[in-house]
This record gives sequence, structure tokens and C-alpha cells, in this order.
Amino acid sequence: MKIIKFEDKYSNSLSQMISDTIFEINIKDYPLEDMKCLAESYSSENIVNISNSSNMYIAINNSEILGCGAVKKDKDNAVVLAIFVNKNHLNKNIGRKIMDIIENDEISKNSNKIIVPASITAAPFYERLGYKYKGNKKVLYNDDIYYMEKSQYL
Ligand SMILES: CC(=O)SCCNC(=O)CCNC(=O)[C@H](O)C(C)(C)COP(=O)(O)OP(=O)(O)OC[C@H]1O[C@@H](n2cnc3c(N)ncnc32)[C@H](O)[C@@H]1OP(=O)(O)O
Repeated sequence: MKIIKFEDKYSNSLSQMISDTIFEINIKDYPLEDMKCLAESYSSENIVNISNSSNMYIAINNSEILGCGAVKKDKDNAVVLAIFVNKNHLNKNIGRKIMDIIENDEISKNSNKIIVPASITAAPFYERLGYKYKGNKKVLYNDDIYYMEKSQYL
């Protein structure tokens, strides 16, 4: 497996991988209607748009997409986006390896904090990686996400 910068040619297969993960994994924590909206937000067109305003990576083995993730600048902070691991390859440290690349990306390196709008599904994963709940309070915003963060200087 290698982790490479996203290119537009991967947008269709990446969109499919994300959709498969959403409807098999995230669906356990969220209503179906919300997951339909989430999957639509990762259409191939939207993925290209996201990649144009972030540094986006994919994990790939031969031609199979195993995961993805992105980071974008927001004022003094780095915001993590679109972390998804292929539903058939969970718990193999792929998410951790993608987050390693994200944390070493120039955007993260040049930011005060790395902020993660974390899904209910992924919050324990980010805890494992050392992320703390904003204000040390586990608050679910809009029944949807937790804000988690890691300071570069801790
Ligand atoms: C900003 C955002 O993008 S939020 C959206 C996040 N993405 C999703 O919700 C999509 C659905 N989920 C996924 O794609 C995956 O489950 C991810 C990305 C959360 C985790 O990816 P994986 O590759 O399976 O995790 P990985 O194998 O790297 O696990 C790293 C560590 O986290 C732990 N971990 C991973 N998932 C979980 C979990 N659901 N609960 C508890 N611990 C977990 C692992 O046990 C491992 O711990 P270790 O230090 O003991 O080895």
C-alpha cells in the first residue's frame, strides 16, 4: 500500500469507496437520510472541489483505494476532512497511517492546532490518536459531530 496525493482520475473510485463505507459503517450511528446527504457530499465532482481547497491523499494498493483523507487551512488552524477507510480494510492501521501523513503535511505543521470535526463513528479512533474533545467536553454538535483537536505544541 502507498499513500499518494489525490488526482482527479481517482474521483469516481474514491466516491464509490466513501459511499460504501458510509452505508456499511457510518449507518450504524446515523439515520439513513443523513447518510444519503453525506454520501452526496462526496460525489466525484465534490471530491474534486474538496481536493482543490485542501491537501488530499489516498491510500492505494494496485488499483484498489483503501482510504483517503485531507487537510485544509482555516485561519491559524488545520482542519482534517474526509477520513475514510475502505469498509473491507478496517482495523489494519490504514486510518492511522493516513492521519500520520495529514499531521506531517505542511498545512498541519504550520498551524497552531489540528481540528477534527469527528463523526460519532470515528471519535474513539481520534481519541486513540491523542485528540481531545474541544474544551475537554464531549459535546455532540447538531446530533452530528464532535469537535476534537490536537495542539502541535503539547
Ligand atoms: C474528519 C472526518 O473525516 S470524521 C469521519 C471519519 N470517518 C468515518 O467515520 C468513516 C468510517 N470509519 C472509518 O473509515 C474508519 O473506521 C476510521 C477512519 C475511523 C478508522 O480507520 P482504521 O484504519 O480502521 O483505524 P486504524 O486501524 O488505523 O486504528 C488506529 C487505532 O484506533 C483504534 N480504533 C479504530 N477504530 C476504532 C473504533 N471504532 N473504536 C475504538 N478504537 C478504534 C484501533 O484499535 C487502533 O488502536 P491501537 O492503537 O490499539 O492499534
